[in-house]
Amino acid sequence: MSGQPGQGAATRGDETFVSFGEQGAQLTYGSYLRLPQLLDSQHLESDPPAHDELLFITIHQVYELWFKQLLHEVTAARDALLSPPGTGRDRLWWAQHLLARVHVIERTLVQQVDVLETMTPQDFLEFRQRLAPASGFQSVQFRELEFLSGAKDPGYLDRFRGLSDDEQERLRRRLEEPTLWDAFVTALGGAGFDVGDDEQVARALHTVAHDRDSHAALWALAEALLQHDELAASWRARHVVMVERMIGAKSGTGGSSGSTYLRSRLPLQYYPLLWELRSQL
Ligand code: HEM
Ligand SMILES: N[C@@H](CC(=O)c1ccccc1NC=O)C(=O)O
Repeated sequence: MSGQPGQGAATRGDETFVSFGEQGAQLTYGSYLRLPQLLDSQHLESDPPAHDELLFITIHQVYELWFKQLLHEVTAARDALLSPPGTGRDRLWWAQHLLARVHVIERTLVQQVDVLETMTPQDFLEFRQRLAPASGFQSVQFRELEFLSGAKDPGYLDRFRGLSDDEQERLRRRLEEPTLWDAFVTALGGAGFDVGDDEQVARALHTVAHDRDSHAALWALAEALLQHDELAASWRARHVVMVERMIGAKSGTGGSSGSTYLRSRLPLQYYPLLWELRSQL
């Protein structure tokens, strides 16, 4: 019996290998995951190489991969909520299911800051000056996530410098398309509530909150949105404390005041009506 891929069971020593699929294409772990490209994408700016710059690049690349996944999930959750009642199966359940995944990823993003904090400020300063004018401020996917979640701010389009045409187009599209909040309000409307203005939406939320038996799926969704909002706030808070630990009150490589700018972003709420509801219960 041969141990070649695609040729059934083979025995080597004590172990049995069962091969399946991909007889001709010879898919491998590395080719499937595009590892040659992925693992050749860490290029240091420092010369001679600063030891911690690899960690710095790796962390950011991992963040961007998760941002991509989050955009995939939040977009799908929004689209499920936008589809008219009766068209898709379990629309509200599916949206809630995806948002539960979003929460787990977001917790991972907050916890990941711990890894970067194993870098000391002195070791960061070895390569920091090489990074300007680049900064996390230029993360297009981060801003797409904010816009898609509900916090649209066209001002960011002008404040970004050095965006490619493709990146500008992505942001502009996110400004035009419905947000996760718009989709949630549509779902409220689909359940028979008047949602013409914020006052009506607030009243609908109040009704849902006080009759959870009748509106279980909508209440669960409202809670999932609030959780998403809270986790985004946790990331901002965690990030700014890390920044103060690394660079104190220095201004940022992106040209902002640094931690003062970041602290000004802390009060941001995606879903103020869901927070105000708490005061009305
Ligand atoms: C040594 C670690 C870090 C430091 C010192 C730092 C510092 C800063 C500073 C000072 C800003 C304000 C913009 C500027 O003027 O530069 C900023 C913004 C930002 N950083 Fe970081 N950062 C660090 C790590 C990270 C990591 C790991 C991420 C993950 C992607 C990240 C994402 C962002 C984002 C998205 C913004 C824009 C925030 C907003 O506009 O609300 N940063 N960072
Ligand atoms: N803005 C940071 C530098 C920094 O952290 C950074 C630089 C380039 C690409 C991403 C970064 N991460 C977050 O801002 C600083 O001022 O030290």
